[in-house]
Amino acid sequence: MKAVHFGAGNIGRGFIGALLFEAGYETTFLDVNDKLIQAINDQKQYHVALATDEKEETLVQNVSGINSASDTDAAIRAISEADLVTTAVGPNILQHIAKLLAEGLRKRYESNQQPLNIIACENMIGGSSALKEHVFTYLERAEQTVFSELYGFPDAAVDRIVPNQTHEDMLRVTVEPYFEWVVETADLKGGQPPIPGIKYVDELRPYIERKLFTVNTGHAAAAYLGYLKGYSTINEALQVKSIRAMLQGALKESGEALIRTYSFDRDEHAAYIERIIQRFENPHISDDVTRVARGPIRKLGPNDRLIRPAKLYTEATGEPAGQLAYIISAALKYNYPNDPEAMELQEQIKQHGYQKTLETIAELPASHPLTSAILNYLPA
Ligand SMILES: NC(=O)C1=CN([C@@H]2O[C@H](COP(=O)(O)OP(=O)(O)OC[C@H]3O[C@@H](n4cnc5c(N)ncnc54)[C@H](O)[C@@H]3O)[C@@H](O)[C@H]2O)C=CC1
Ligand SMILES: O=P(O)(O)OC[C@H]1O[C@](O)(CO)[C@@H](O)[C@@H]1O
Repeated sequence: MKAVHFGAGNIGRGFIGALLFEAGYETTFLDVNDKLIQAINDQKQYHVALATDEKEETLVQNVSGINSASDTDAAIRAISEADLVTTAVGPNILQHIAKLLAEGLRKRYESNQQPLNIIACENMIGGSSALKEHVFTYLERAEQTVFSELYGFPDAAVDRIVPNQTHEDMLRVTVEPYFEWVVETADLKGGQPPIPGIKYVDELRPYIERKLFTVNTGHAAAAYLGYLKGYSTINEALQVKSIRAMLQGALKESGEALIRTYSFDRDEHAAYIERIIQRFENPHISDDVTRVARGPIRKLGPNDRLIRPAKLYTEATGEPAGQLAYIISAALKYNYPNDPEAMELQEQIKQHGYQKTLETIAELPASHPLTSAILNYLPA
């Protein structure tokens, strides 16, 4: 079985690539980082180590790479011959891989009419659906009709903390032992890809929202609050009582929103939150606050980890989500100079002020009770 995976980064190698190998796939990584692709083709294997006392390792084999920026023909051929396509490139990059993917599907259709699934493994709601929309902008109407029948874009949720890697061997990845890869069955074509690590579900929404609004909300809270107080890593930030209390308060609010929306069991959800905070505290992982905080404009989007749970809470309880509002105000202050989105955010705030910026990037109108709760924590 052949898989093509876009994005040979932390999640690509450390999570999806490892699970594809264990399931028996031969994986071709497509990436625009030439050094990474060369290393994959030189070594033809890499190690994934678990962040545990025992540091258990898996040797991932049957891998190769293609520079999808410079060798588009080879990339298109690989897609045309694949049994599965996956991505872990970042939500904002999906639009940039769409043209190549469309050309790969077109070439594939010329030579065989076998079904194919394309699974976006990104931190976003509806990642594969969004990728499908981008891909379809490059197709003729008739192609869209046929490809809709043949090619599935099942949405997915992925959960595994993979921090920035600092090994001498650029392919080696250290990952937390926990992982969850959930795929919605509705848009699968030609049966379920035989990957033991995947959990197939009829309805993804509760899974992805529970994950995004607990793991990612909590992590973002530690990152933005930690950055504001001058800490470099998530572990350092979590040792500060006030940050920890704020994070727990934020997860209580997002938890309330989730429980009311999806009828989750209250005690089970409390235990889920505790397990996640323990994952953040893994002593074998050093995770930079700037990695977890990266892309603040995306993270302040209307459906992302801060604004959506805060809105859901406010609408469900009639009270503004005070803890989340404080974390949103910290995110609005995020000014890490090496993060282009942080710089763009600060520029928008400088030009238009906090309220207008919130209206633009978070789609929060001035009249929403959450808006005034956030603005209360910010300079006028
Ligand atoms: N690192 C983590 O713990 C987790 C990350 N995710 C999600 O996985 C996705 C990837 O994250 P990471 O692996 O951490 O990022 P990363 O930065 O380590 O990897 C992204 C890779 O995509 C490549 N890339 C960029 N543009 C490309 C293009 N046009 N074509 C092909 N490849 C391209 C980059 O060169 C890089 O190797 C993101 O959506 C993230 O939210 C989800 C769960 C956990
Ligand atoms: O990958 P993103 O969406 O930029 O956000 C970083 C977050 O994603 C993770 O990498 C994995 O869920 C978390 O460690 C962190 O909360």
